Amino acid sequence: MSDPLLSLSAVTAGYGDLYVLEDVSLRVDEGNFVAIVGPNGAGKSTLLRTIVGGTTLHDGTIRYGNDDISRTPRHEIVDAGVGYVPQDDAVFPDLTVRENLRMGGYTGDGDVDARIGEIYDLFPRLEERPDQAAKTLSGGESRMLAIGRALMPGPDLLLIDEPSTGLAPQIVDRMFERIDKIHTEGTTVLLVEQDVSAVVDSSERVYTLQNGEIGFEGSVEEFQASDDAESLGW
Ligand SMILES: Nc1ncnc2c1ncn2[C@@H]1O[C@H](COP(=O)(O)OP(=O)(O)OP(=O)(O)O)[C@@H](O)[C@H]1O
Repeated sequence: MSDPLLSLSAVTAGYGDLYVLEDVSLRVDEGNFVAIVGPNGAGKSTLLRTIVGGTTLHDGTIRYGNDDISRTPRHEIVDAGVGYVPQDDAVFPDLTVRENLRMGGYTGDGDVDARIGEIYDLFPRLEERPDQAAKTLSGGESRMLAIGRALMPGPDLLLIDEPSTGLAPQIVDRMFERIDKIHTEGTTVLLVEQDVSAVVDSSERVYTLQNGEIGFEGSVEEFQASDDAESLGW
């Protein structure tokens, strides 16, 4: 088996003295679409935050490509090609759509305007409102902008925290169509989701996380046939 693009080995992490993740190991191969599913409070957001250096890492190793990034500051992880879309979107509320995208492009190579054009192709709703302040966008538009911002530097790996949060079912479907497109065009995707039904069409590999520990690990087909799928309401 070739080396994974991202791997976590026996990671135990949390917030100060609070332990949330226990002995978590997983791998994401280049070009894969991997979903981590689990109920509220399972530690899904903590897992993505841990990858980008936003928690207390008590034990274990995180590798990206050939590098150990366990103690690497977030901006260096982003520069190395990891895009991160947090659950609360983290857009600049007083900046416009276009300004937010520009800010996201500061680390990227190449023509920022051309890159913004590519984001607009992906999310035409953003193209219709380039001068609108981010704080006035709908929940779905704000989510599109957050994903667009993370895509601006042209990441190799995109981490997305619960794309379905706060969105109506139809919008969730469209959001996943877009994420599928991002994946098909060459970006490796790792996302965490509570809504199991949202991820099964898109993902190639599934992990379940419960109480901070990995339960199931396997292909989507294996997941659908498993008891874990049933317990998560699939
Ligand atoms: N900044 C923080 N400081 C202390 N504890 C935190 C912090 N963020 C999360 N936690 C705790 O860590 C645990 C896991 O939370 P996390 O947000 O990672 O779960 P989740 O699976 O993403 O849940 P949800 O689906 O509700 O977003 C919870 O008990 C939560 O209260």
